[in-house]
Formats: sequence, structure tokens, C-alpha cells
Amino acid sequence: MITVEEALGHVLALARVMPVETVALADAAGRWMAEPVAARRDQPPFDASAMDGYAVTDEAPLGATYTVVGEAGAGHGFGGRINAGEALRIFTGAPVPDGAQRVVLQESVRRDGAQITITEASANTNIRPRGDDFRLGQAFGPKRISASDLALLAAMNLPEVPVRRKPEVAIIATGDELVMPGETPGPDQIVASNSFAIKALVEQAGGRVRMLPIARDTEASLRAVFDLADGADLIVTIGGASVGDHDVVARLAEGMGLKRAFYKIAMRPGKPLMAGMMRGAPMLGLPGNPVSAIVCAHLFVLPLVRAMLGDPSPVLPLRQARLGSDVDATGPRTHYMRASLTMSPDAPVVTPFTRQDSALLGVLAEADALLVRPLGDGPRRAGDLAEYLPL
Ligand SMILES: Nc1nc2c(c(=O)[nH]1)N[C@H]1C(S)=C(S)[C@@H](COP(=O)(O)OP(=O)(O)OC[C@H]3O[C@@H](n4cnc5c(N)ncnc54)[C@H](O)[C@@H]3O)O[C@H]1N2
Ligand code: MOO
Repeated sequence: MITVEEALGHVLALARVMPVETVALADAAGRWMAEPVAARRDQPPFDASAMDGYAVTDEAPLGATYTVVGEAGAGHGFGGRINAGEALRIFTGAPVPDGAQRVVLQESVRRDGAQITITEASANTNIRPRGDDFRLGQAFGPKRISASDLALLAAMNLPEVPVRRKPEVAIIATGDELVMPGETPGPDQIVASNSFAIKALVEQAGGRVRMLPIARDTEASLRAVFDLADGADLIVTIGGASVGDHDVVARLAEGMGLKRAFYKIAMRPGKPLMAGMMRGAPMLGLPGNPVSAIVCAHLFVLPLVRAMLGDPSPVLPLRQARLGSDVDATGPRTHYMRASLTMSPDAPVVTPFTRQDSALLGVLAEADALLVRPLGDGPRRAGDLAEYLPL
């Protein structure tokens, strides 16, 4: 068995960065920019007023008076220049006229006809200089595009963005015992669950999912479903990964050309994970136990998807917290314990649940974090520092 770190290295080595496509800005949220983009203009494109008030040519000392000579609004500049003793009525976002040194707030003047008098002096110029936000040609990205990034790209006048094509992940649940949610299970059957969590995780990471029909534990059925995965960028199977007589995924995948990178990891849950290249696409064979499959998706599927999207840091760093309870020594496998996370004044506190069976979806749904107990670690006391992965 190899360690989680070694396995991650092998998994990331399977990644090929996705090709580039161009999408409209309105469709770019959450996509991965493929290359830096350059601003097509200065922002603001002119010295702009930050307030509603009057533009004047000096420091507007208390008691100074000016004659109002015209008006500028957002989208409607004055066009001319102002001279000493003159003021321009100006509104937020309007171009500041040539000659102006500051904009006095309208609350800080008294107006009589065309005459204004300063009633409150201020050191603020209330002018946003041209290019204060960004400059023509200024580079931005590449990164995953957030809501704020969309606004910035729009302001840069970039109607389209080059992004990485979303990797398509084929998900194959396997097992004679499985039916889809909403169907009526036979007496020996259960409802397939893991694939829904894994689909959601892949989509959150920026991939898309081809959800394939459940494969039965026969060579013919698995072969047929594998054929449906043709053309996917990543194949994820669930179940049939262990040593049982009906665990046919590994055997069949190898018969179909899987070039295995590894099989079995020193981790709990998730020991019988398998990875390799199959028909030109990376394949991850996840164990069937629901929590094992979902933990493996967090630890391996998501970093692989992120690497395919060009994320330079596809593996999320572990975080530190204080243990909320004593924990036993770990055995020969790194234990990813389902845990709750609470806040205390100095540090977060991570407390593992008592029940850690890898079949318990109810416990997983309660969990905020996976407490990472390194393999071979001794017993630890409440209050000791420990590492966790947020869920
Ligand atoms: N003799 C041994 N038995 C087992 C070992 C072992 O080392 N020696 N490893 C155990 C571990 S650890 C795990 S994890 C499981 C993994 O087994 P498989 O990957 O072969 O998974 P299955 O046998 O197909 O299923 C296990 C369990 O999970 C349920 N399952 C499967 N797929 C789904 C799904 N899509 N949704 C919900 N539940 C699913 C399935 O019904 C089984 O109950 O093997 C141990 N055994
Ligand atoms: O590794 Mo299994 O995934 O412990 O339940």
C-alpha cells in the first residue's frame, strides 16, 4: 500500500490540462481563465468626480465664493475649462473639467442664484484620477472567475474570456444491489447514493458530469457502461474495487486496457482506491462504501479535476485546529475521521464523531470536516493541535 501523498502524486501525474475555449462573460462565472487578459481601457477613463457638488480651481477655503458657469453629469461632460473664481455644478461619475483642483460637496456650500460660498472647508479633492482602478493593458488572471472578477472583466470591456474547457467526468456506479433514487428496491437492494455527492463535488470544482447507468456486476454490463464513458475526460467508477468475488471493476478495466498507476492506499476509509489511464483518459476506481467514495472524491477526484482546469495549487492545504476530545493511536493507515468543527476564541476545535463506520452517510452529513490522523501517530489529548480538511 502506498501513502496518501504518494497516491496524490500518481493521480496528479495523470492530469492533462484541458484545452482553451472562449465564453461570453455572462457564462464565465466559476470558469478557470486559461491565460491572463489585458484591460482594454483605463478606469476611470478620465478624472472623475466622486461626489455631487461643485468643481473649483483652488482649495476652496472657508468663505470663498465662486460663480457657477455650467454643469457636468455622468455621461455628459462640460467640455470646457474652468478658471479662477468659477465653479462647475458636477455630479458623481462626471468628468472633472480641465482646470479643476477639487470637487466641493454640495452640503458644504451655500448657493444664491449663480453664486456659491464655501461653508465648510475640506482636505478631500473628491476626484478619482484617471486609471485609478486599472490601466489600459493591465494584466489580470489567470484564476477561477468569481462574481467580483466578472464585474472587473466587464469594466475592462472584455465581453469574452478564454477559459479551460470543463472536464467531463463520467461517473459509473456499479453493483447488482443498486437502484436509482425513487425506484422500488428489491428485498436485497439499496439505493445508489454516492454518485450524487460526487457529481455535486465535481460540478462545484468546475467540471461537468456524465452520469452513466448503474453497471451490474457482470463483465457484459460493465463493458457496456464503460463504452458509454468513451470520450469523457475522466472516468470515475464507484464500488467493485475490493477483493470480493463480485468486485469485477479492476479485473475488467485491466482487460479493457487500464494502465494501472496504483491500487490500494494506506488510508481509512478508502483503502481499495485504484487509479490509472484507460483509453486515453484518467480513471479513478473509488471504493463502494458511501463515505469511502466521498472521502476519496475530496482527496483525489477534486485535486485531479482542479489540475485538469489548470489550477496551480490543486491540493487544498490542511488546516490546523485543537482537538475537542482525546483520540486513540492510529494504525497503519491515515485515518480521515468525520468530525464537527466549532469556533473557540483562540482556534477552531475539531471533534471526531464516535461512530466512524464508512457506511454511515448520516454521520458524514453532520460532519463539517475530516480530522486527519496520520498513520502511525500515537494517542492525542483534547487541546492538542491537529490537522483537518474542511468539507
Ligand atoms: N475481505 C475484505 N473485504 C473488504 C475489504 C478488504 O480489504 N478485504 N475492504 C473493505 C473496504 S475498506 C471497503 S471500502 C469495501 C470496498 O468495497 P468495493 O469497492 O468492492 O465496494 P462494494 O463491495 O461494491 O460495495 C461496498 C458497500 O458499498 C455499497 N455501495 C456500493 N456502491 C454504492 C453506491 N453507488 N451507492 C451506495 N452504496 C454503494 C455496497 O452496497 C456495499 O454495501 O470493501 C470492504 N471489504
Ligand atoms: O477503506 Mo474502506 O474505504 O475503510 O471502508
